[in-house]
Amino acid sequence: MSHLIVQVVLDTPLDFCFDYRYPVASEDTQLPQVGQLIVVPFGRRTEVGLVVGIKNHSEVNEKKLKDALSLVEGVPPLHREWIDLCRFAASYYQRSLGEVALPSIPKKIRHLGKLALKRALKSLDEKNGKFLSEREEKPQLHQAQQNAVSAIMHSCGFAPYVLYGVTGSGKTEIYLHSIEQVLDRSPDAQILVMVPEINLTPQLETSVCNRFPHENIATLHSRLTESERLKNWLKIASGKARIILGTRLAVLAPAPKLALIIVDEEHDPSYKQQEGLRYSARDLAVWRASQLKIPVVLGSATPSLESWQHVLTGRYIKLELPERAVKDAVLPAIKLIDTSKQLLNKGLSGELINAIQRRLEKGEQSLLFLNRRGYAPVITCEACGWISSCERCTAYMVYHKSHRLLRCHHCGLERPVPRVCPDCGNADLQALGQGTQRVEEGLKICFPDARVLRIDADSTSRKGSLQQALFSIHRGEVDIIIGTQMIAKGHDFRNLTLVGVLNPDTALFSHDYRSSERLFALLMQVAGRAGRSSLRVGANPSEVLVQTRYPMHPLYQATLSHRYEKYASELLAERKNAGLPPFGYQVLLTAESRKIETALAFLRDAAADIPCKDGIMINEPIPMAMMRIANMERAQMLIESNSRACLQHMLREWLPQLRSRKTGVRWQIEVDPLSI
Ligand SMILES: Nc1ncnc2c1ncn2[C@@H]1O[C@H](COP(=O)(O)OP(=O)(O)OP(=O)(O)O)[C@@H](O)[C@H]1O
Ligand SMILES: [Zn+2]
Repeated sequence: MSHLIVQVVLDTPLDFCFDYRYPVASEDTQLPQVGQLIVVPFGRRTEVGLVVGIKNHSEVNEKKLKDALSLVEGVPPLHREWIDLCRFAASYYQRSLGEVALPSIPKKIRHLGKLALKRALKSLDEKNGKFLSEREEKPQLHQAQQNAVSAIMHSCGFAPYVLYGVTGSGKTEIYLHSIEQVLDRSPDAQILVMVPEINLTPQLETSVCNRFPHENIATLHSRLTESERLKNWLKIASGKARIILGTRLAVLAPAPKLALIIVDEEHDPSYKQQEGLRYSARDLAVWRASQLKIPVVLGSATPSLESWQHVLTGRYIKLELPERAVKDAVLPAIKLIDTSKQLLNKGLSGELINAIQRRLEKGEQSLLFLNRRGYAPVITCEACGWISSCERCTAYMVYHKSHRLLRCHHCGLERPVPRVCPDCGNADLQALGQGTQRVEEGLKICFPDARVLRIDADSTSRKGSLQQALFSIHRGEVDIIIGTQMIAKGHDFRNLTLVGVLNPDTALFSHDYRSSERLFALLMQVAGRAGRSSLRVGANPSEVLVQTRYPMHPLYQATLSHRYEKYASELLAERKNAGLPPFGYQVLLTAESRKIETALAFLRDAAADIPCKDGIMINEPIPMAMMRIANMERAQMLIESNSRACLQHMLREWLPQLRSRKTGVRWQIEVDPLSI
């Protein structure tokens, strides 16, 4: 009996492939192929690995070589480009290939759920066939939309587009038309469409399913059940799914025939994975498009400064939609309400209350945006100054009135609300500030006849509940919506003419240099929920009221005129002066330990190890802004360079040393960190 050697990567941090013997018993033995999944013994377990190479001889001592057990049947070999994508992501984000490739494969396959696999394989041809809502007319594209679609369709090879369209300008329609044309043009082409948040997938799914009822469509996001994930992933890997919709993790979908990639709301921070492999799905999408020589469309009303800078230098092509798509729909007027000079009633200014009242009279909807869930951010004792801090984090515990609980939103710790002050026994504890639950309560008192709906992580924790809530808004069963950023982005509410923004000021004073870019984008997004249909006779003109204590702040002044471009150039000028991204490149090393001194000392030692310091700036290690979470104290060290290659080179030399350090400190490296 002869044998081959298969080179297999496994889900371990060890960055090499393992050689296994693959017995070839007879001529009929099925030979392994690169990209196939294979079952191998690893230590005392059996594991599923990915075959990345096949050869005749191994350098490993013959006696140490083990036999591979079997190929995973039914899963098509994953194609080389996909392996190269994983390889690139691994090398760029400093992980092993196995740590990138294997976790992206459904658990049911990796755990050898044979029955599940068999069942899933049977339904690969399943077409969408379901209509998720009333079918809508396909609108006639406006000139600007036509130009955009035509540019995308006429591109040749790799073509990165920034679809810069104000909110409500009909970007979705451009996606749908481009998808349609690509599908018509090539009988086996696949298209990947990504959205930043899971709660936006159903909306896009509805549009896509309605438009393409006879296509094979697969979604990929983290809330699928394992069986759904298995089925959808197989549909994608086998090339049967023509349209792939998903959140950031869909960028690693092993689609063999990708012909177009669309990244909606490309500026959104949710495209950055914040744990494990800390990748930017937007950046990987662009890399993938360039690898496959296909177009990629990055859509946004407020493109990220990274993408915008590429537009300015001509590396990316700008496709512009300057106006709203629906006839007579205009961007809402934005007004700043100075709350430093007035008393608020349940967190609401008189002007906002009047504006809501006018909406109620006309049967229109209002949306209030407050990015703090819970009842109140903190409770205090006015007698002695006690404050509800989390005992395990550098954070306050948030008051959740309905459960009579204090809850830490960082570590999850819960405590009953004390009846009296734990320090001085005073019985008069005060809830300070506003959370969504408290505003909801206030709204019900101010407008007893109105139908108020709160949407935040607490109100939508049950599967399907967010969907229900959104449907009831669309059906007009809600008058006033109060919600967190969950509700701020992407939704197309037709009867909404007022948006109120409550206390967005905290971001103005953040130590994170990206916070103004983020706040500006969020304000534009949430403002963009108002006035998306044509103005009806006698209806209120759409408006946005922002309650702030700092109305003169340049950021708010820029939002007044919806002037993204001007504000973007100001921010870019600042970034350039300071050598910050997109003009410089960064890597963040974070460390955590029971004691902050240990974490800081680890970072200092790590800094001393950095082998090649040319062109590299190493900042002093500092405690993180939120220093303690769940009793672990955290510190960070930022490393900068104006050359990406320089940083990458340094990391390759440095990380093996760092990994070999024996310390009790947990550490993480993050390339292109988004929040600092
Ligand atoms: N050519 C068109 N004619 C008429 N209506 C259109 C046209 N294109 C799009 N619309 C409608 O315009 C509305 C806004 O479109 P869409 O939701 O795609 O905007 P968007 O650019 O994605 O906005 P946002 O950035 O806020 O998500 C939708 O109700 C859509 O049906
Ligand atoms: Zn905590």
